[in-house]
Amino acid sequence: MLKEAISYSIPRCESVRLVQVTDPHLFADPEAQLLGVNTANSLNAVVNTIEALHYPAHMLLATGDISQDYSGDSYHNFVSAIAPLKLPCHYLPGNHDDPRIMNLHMQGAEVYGHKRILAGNWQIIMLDSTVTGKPGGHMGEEEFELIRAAIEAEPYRHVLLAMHHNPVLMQCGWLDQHCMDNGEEFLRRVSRYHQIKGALWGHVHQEFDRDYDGEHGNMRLMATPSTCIQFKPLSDYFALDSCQPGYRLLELKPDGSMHTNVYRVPGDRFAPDAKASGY
Ligand SMILES: Nc1ncnc2c1ncn2[C@@H]1O[C@@H]2COP(=O)(O)O[C@H]2[C@H]1O
Ligand SMILES: [Fe+2]
Repeated sequence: MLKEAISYSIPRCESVRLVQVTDPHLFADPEAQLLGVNTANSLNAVVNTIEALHYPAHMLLATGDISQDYSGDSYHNFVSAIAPLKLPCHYLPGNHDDPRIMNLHMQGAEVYGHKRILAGNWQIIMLDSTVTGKPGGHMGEEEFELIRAAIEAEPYRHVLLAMHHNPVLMQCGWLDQHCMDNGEEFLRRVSRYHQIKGALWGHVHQEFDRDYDGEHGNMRLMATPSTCIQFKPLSDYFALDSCQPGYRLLELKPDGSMHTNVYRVPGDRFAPDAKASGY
């Protein structure tokens, strides 16, 4: 059965403005590092950069890999880290999250695990692409059914799909083995709905922005840098990039179009271990 949506009172004639942060890979220990980067510090730097922009966002989307150690405290640390933004936060799980621990510990006055968000002329659907015990993803029938029922319930809203795994290959051999394994099927099936205008994910720790030519015109496909380490684009073997931690801003316009850009922390403070071969 379709669960209730969370609803924002944004007029249909106004844009919906989102901030996406993804893959913070936090630990219980705020001093802990992932391949030479203190992930608590890099998330704080991202939060400071967002704050400095004064972007009038309505909400924050956190698209998985919140934790690197499956601890309850890693989630508490995330909720504390984003508090300065004073934005409602909507989250979904990544392959490094345990959804049960995540749901228990992602607690705060405005922290939500809803699957559907109604805002302005849009419906945002928060999908679970994770497979227990595996780094790669899969879009299950339950999620396709959620998409179908959500669109049937709100047929006059444009739709943005949010998830963790990439339905298209990134041309990074080592990383593409962990993609959404039915990505082609996913794109084929979702592009049948004229309401769906875009899909947004994390997981690949790099920027991506392409149009997918679907049955009803273009659907925007977007991936966003991690708030910690970055993977080198187009690398067959595991390699890190020196790009700084980042995030994405999106403006979902009432006519179904969107304006979006990736931004990064200024400077070169966050330098991962160049010799790292994985984690
Ligand atoms: N050297 C490696 N080769 C293959 N997979 C890796 C390697 N290092 C890490 N991974 C996994 O690949 C995943 C890609 O992004 P994640 O943040 O999900 O976490 C990563 C690890 O689970
Ligand atoms: Fe990740």
